[in-house]
Amino acid sequence: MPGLPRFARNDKLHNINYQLTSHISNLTSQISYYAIIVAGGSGSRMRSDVPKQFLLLNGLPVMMHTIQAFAQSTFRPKIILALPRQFHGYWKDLCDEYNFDLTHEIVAGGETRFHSVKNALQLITDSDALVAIQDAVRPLTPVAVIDEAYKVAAQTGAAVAAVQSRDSIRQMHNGVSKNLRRDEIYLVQTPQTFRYNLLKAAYEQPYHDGFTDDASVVESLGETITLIEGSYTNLKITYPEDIALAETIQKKLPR
Ligand SMILES: Nc1ccn([C@@H]2O[C@H](COP(=O)(O)OP(=O)(O)OP(=O)(O)O)[C@@H](O)[C@H]2O)c(=O)n1
Ligand SMILES: C[C@](O)(CO)[C@H](O)COP(=O)(O)O
Repeated sequence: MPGLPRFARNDKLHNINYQLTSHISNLTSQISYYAIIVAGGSGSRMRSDVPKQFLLLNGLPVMMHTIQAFAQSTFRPKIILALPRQFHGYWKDLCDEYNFDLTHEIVAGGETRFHSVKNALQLITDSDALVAIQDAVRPLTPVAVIDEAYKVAAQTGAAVAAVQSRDSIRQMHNGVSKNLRRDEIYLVQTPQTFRYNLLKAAYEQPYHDGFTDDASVVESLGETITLIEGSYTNLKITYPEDIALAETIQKKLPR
């Protein structure tokens, strides 16, 4: 901008910058952000006295870590917890015991993970929402992955955290094993984040046992899933040894 005095140039730039910032914030303020934390499972593989989402991880119940991660997201999502009805009182007592006061709503868990998600979706009525679905038993999800999933889902409709296999992969068929290209194999994690309308339509489908996660439900509508980079430390607590592993990782790697 030759000819303009220095301050005028800066004022003009400042003005453009201000207009852009308010435009972006108007756009983002129309979107509401949700996180559905699924905690409806019984943890049969863990074989613990209470479901694994309540076990202590470095002194705090597993799913409190999970909720804390979402509370730290830039997008400040509203949190909905799907929890078996018989554990609602137990959870409330834990919240009192650990002074856990992060705001969240609770719905009943369902017979399968699919049904737990479906119950939680009933609390969302805002068609412009972006909804992340998270296993309660992934307490180490980095906040950066949560944020990236919301950003990519806003652009593509469906963003799912995954990591490439670090091991060689073989597929067994009729007793014969065959090498697969590991650079084409991804291990899927949560968060799995979607535009609400897409997710809602997907969860209207009748359940079948091929629905192992939210991506498989949405994909069966014919939608494309965008993978985002997850984290090798984003463990799912499934077997007894996973608690010790997660405790060690958490001590070594701050979020
Ligand atoms: N009816 C169910 C079953 C599972 N989940 C949740 O889905 C996540 C991933 O499931 P998984 O690790 O399989 O948990 P469980 O079903 O509890 O474990 P298991 O399969 O060993 O019984 C967990 O946070 C779990 O609580 C859920 O919300 N509702
Ligand atoms: C959703 C999930 O965590 C993605 O890896 C996984 O599919 C849950 O599977 P599970 O058999 O219920 O543990």
